[in-house]
Amino acid sequence: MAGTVLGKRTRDAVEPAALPVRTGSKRRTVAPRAPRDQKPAAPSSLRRTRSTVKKAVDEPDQENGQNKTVSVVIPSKHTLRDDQSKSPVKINSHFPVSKPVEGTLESDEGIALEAALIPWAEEITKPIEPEFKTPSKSRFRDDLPQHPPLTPRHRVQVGAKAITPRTPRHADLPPTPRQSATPTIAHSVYSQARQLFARGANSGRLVGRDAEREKLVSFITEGMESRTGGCLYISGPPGTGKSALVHEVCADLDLSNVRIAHVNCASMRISRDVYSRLIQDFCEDTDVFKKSEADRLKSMFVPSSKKAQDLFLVTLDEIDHLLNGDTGVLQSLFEWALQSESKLMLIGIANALDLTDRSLPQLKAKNLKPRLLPFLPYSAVSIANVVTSRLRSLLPPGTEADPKLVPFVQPAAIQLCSKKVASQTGDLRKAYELIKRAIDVIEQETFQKLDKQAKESENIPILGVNTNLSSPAKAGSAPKPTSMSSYTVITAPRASIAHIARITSAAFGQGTVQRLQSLNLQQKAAICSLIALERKRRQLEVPSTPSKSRASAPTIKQAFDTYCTLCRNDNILHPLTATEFKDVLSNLETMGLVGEYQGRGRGGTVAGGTDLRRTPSKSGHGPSTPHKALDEQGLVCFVSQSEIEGQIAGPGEGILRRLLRGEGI
Ligand SMILES: Nc1ncnc2c1ncn2[C@@H]1O[C@H](COP(=O)(O)OP(=O)(O)OP(=O)(O)O)[C@@H](O)[C@H]1O
Repeated sequence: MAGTVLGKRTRDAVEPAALPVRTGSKRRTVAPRAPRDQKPAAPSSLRRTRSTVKKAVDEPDQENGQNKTVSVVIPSKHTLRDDQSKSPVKINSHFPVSKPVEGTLESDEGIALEAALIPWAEEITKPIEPEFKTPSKSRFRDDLPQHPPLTPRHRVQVGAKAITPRTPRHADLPPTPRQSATPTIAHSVYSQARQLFARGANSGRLVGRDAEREKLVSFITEGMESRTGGCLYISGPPGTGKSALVHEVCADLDLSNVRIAHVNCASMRISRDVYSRLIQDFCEDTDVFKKSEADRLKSMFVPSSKKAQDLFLVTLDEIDHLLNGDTGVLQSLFEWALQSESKLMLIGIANALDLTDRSLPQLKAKNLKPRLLPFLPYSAVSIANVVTSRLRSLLPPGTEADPKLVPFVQPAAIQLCSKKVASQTGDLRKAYELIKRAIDVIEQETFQKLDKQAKESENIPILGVNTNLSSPAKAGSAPKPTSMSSYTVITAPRASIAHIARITSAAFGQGTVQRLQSLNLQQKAAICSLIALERKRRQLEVPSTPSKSRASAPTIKQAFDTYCTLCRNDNILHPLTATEFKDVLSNLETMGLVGEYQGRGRGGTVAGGTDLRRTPSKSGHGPSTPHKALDEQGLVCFVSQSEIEGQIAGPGEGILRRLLRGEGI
């Protein structure tokens, strides 16, 4: 070390020609500590670490361009303790010396001097015993028992390995065995269906919204034909397809002679960022600094010269975000678009129907009226159509002909999901989320079923196998799938209404108990009579044929008759008419408390989506007796007796308990 006095380095002593040499640290570059008159060979007592040796070998000769061995001792921050002993910096920092010491510590003598002053140093600088010449362990560890532990200033590197592993710790561990119940879920037949409903998934073509599409197309084409601007304000609740339709229409039309910018205002920090964004999209860089942003945009969108030919289409999504700050930006853009000589076709999108009236009153004052295009929330039927068409898009070619074929989710389950969503928000994203969850659940269940089957087949005793062999397998019966890969889009088990009922009740934060609490007396009465009827039917069943019980679920007519009989018993409750009763059932169905029973068949036994409100003409169950078809539909109650018993306290409790007892049916 050229100049180290009590731990302070005198930088002027460093060889001026010497270039800075990188130490082992990435963080700093230090000048080599080689003394001016350092001899080429390092004293034998100084032990080099791997890093110092490397420096000594690799250092190029700056003068003649040849490599030469430069004896520069550069203690790395990761060098071991005997190297540290050479530098009093470290020692002094740990063991302060009260007396100033003159002289340098650049030689062995210097070290000896310091060693005399600091007893620790002597020990540290002792030549290493021959048996320790090639220590198998790091010297730092060897020092520990002899000296009080010193808190290292830097991370101490043991051996050549970094303390913090650069690769993940588990990289070299054996792979964690997957739980047998959920093996390789990521690559099952359900993956593609799940992806269809994932957030941000490519939506494909929009289903429906024909009237809105027409209006949007005519707004744009009229503007293109007349080469004049205009303003269209699209409103509607979230997830009703506003943004998706605008993007789809813009992609469909030939807008090659229109300059387009799509701006999502939610991503703008302040309102004026919209100006910057439009300038960035429409202006040449050379125009910068000539005018204010607003002036530049105005001169483009409302040009004074009639020769200006450029036509602009700007879509501003989520414009309500611009109302938090400077509303002048939105006001100006709407005004520019509504000028008679405007070249700006502006499409604003937000949720509130009256945003322009409420938040931009100056427009009204100036008699400037944007065109309005409201998007109503999706009805249950529209939601079901979208979901069904998405699922059917997965059908293999040749199988689409059957309109009733819907993979992965039963049509009745789609109906229930759609009704739930339509009754809450009408947000299609919510419906997607629920369907995606249902697909997850049925996939999980299928895996578990396969797993159970596999375990059972492993445990079949040999005798049992022989017994089975004695009865030949039914001719034509398809072999049971033994793994997920044996399922196809067509054969994969589908989510049922029971799955959707469970998922929706969890998603909408209402369990059965909460939903029962919110029912009125007649709704509870309908449930009580239905439970009583089901109980009665079970009691009358022949125990040996349990499968028939499901096949013979009570019909809507039977449920109504029972309800009337029970209500008329001692006139405990005035019964509803048949139509009113069906309305009650329809509401209960929307809440997931009752559902349609569709008979035994593929994919499950309990279904839903009775469409009880359907008018006879729309029922589509045969032209002659539509009423009869509806009345004969099977009905299933998803509420257990104990659940309803817990929720019938309060007004009408006595009536409901008597209905539930089912006396006289
Ligand atoms: N008719 C439809 N057919 C198919 N997919 C649709 C339809 N309507 C909406 N979607 C899909 O629903 C999702 C939400 O649509 P979009 O973003 O357009 O809703 P939005 O009304 O703009 O909602 P927000 O007001 O929250 O922005 C998108 O994935 C979109 O593809």
